[in-house]
Amino acid sequence: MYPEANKSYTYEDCKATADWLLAQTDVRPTVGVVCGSGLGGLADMLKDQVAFNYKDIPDFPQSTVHGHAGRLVFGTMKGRPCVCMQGRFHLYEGYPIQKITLPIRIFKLLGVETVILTNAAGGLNQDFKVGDVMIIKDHLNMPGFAGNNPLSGPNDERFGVRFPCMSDAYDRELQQLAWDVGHELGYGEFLKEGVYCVVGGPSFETIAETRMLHKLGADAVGMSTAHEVIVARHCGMRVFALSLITNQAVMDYDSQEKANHEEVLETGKQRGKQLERLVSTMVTRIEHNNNLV
Ligand SMILES: O=P(O)(O)O[C@@H]1C[C@H](O)[C@@H](CO)O1
Ligand code: HPA
Repeated sequence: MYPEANKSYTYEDCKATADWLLAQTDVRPTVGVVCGSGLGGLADMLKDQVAFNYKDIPDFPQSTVHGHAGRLVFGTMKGRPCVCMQGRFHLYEGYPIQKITLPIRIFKLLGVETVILTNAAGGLNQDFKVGDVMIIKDHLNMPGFAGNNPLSGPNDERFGVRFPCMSDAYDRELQQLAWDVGHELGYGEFLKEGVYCVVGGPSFETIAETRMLHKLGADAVGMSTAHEVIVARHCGMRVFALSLITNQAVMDYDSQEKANHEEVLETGKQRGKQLERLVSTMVTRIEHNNNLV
């Protein structure tokens, strides 16, 4: 399908990259963050940064999308050691799904226990507004239904089991923590929860497609995150994920709205600071070994 589709990234390949990174920083991250489109400001919050451009990291893909800086940043967030992907990879960039999710396995081998993912998404739920932040409670994996799952291919038990459970993919305690922190920060009005649906992109959805996804039970649609979540859960990390509703997915033939990446980035700019505060406050309450304080 893609030029590198047959290349597998073995445990040893991932370990070599993780060891290469660990040799160059004293930070031993227990929390890993993946920043969505236009949401890379979270990485800038890290103190005592050690940053790597993706192009300098062995075996790492390159960011090709505007709004994804392409840096892996180590540092501390209010004292907690973290690693942050300032820019993620998407299927539509032409990478095989195993390469898109490679950094998640590297997180695991760096010592990460909890993964926090953010993304930009189109709102399908008619109660959602642009600028809402959706706590993801579950996902629909459209490429997965078509056989494009990041765990396809040989399974290495050192990462996880052949048939991992996904009914508990999104950690319920972390969802509750987000509600608690969100309310403390006064974000109750724009905090929502729902089901995220991943599609392949890069074309935005047709009206018939958005209607179908809505009927299937999706509250928001995007082009990432679910693949990373599957890989993180496979190797036993705890997962929390948020969608910023950057646009309303068009569901009406009379609508003049047209989805576009500029609007996605603009909404990220407007809500970015609050999203950063929400995530960074959550991070201060996640203790080593996955406990909450
Ligand atoms: O990386 P995320 O999922 O935040 O990026 C979304 C999906 C597309 O890459 C892009 C569309 O504007 O934003
Ligand atoms: O409307 C959308 N559809 C798919 N992906 C997206 N990412 C941001 N907005 C959207």
